[in-house]
Amino acid sequence: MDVLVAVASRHGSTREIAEVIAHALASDGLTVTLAEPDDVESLEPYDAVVLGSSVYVGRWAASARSMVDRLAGELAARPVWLFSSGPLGDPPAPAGDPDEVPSLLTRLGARGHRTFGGALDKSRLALAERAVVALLQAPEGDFRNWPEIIDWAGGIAQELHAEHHRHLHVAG
Ligand SMILES: Cc1cc2nc3c(=O)[nH]c(=O)nc-3n(C[C@H](O)[C@H](O)[C@H](O)COP(=O)(O)O)c2cc1C
Repeated sequence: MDVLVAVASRHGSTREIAEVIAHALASDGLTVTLAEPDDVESLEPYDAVVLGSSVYVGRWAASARSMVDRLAGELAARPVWLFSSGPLGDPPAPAGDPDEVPSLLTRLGARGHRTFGGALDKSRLALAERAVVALLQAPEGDFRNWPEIIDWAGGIAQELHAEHHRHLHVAG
């Protein structure tokens, strides 16, 4: 089964989450392609999609949102899982999912959505971003929980394999 993992990441930390998800899916026997949303023209080659974005000021990246707009029909016709990354600190803040998540879940009939902790390295930020971070008093550090991420990916692989076997059984 072919799975697309598409990820929008501004400073690379969400991209690393997608890489770990892709690696976990591949080690569970799935064929995985990792791509940026802007580079995805069609979902024709894929049986399932994992789409993720970092969250800035409460919103998903424009590239991830526009992939949803562009490919909504194709996404709705496949198993889709969504993830977001952003909350910083312990306990993670802000709490809760980005605003657009409920409507994305409904629109795409997505199987689920998970928000993972993010990472912040102030030295990599643009000036305007530093101002926002100072205003929000966002803590610096890496709050990504790798076991949680690998576990989530494992659940996706399990679900896809189970469905695949059911289909084979019905077809046979
Ligand atoms: C200017 C700025 C605004 C942010 N706003 C949010 C936010 O609204 N919600 C959130 O969960 N995280 C927010 N974050 C944290 C980022 O989402 C987090 O650092 C994430 O890991 C960045 O992912 P990336 O490296 O893939 O770009 C913000 C970070 C910056 C620098």
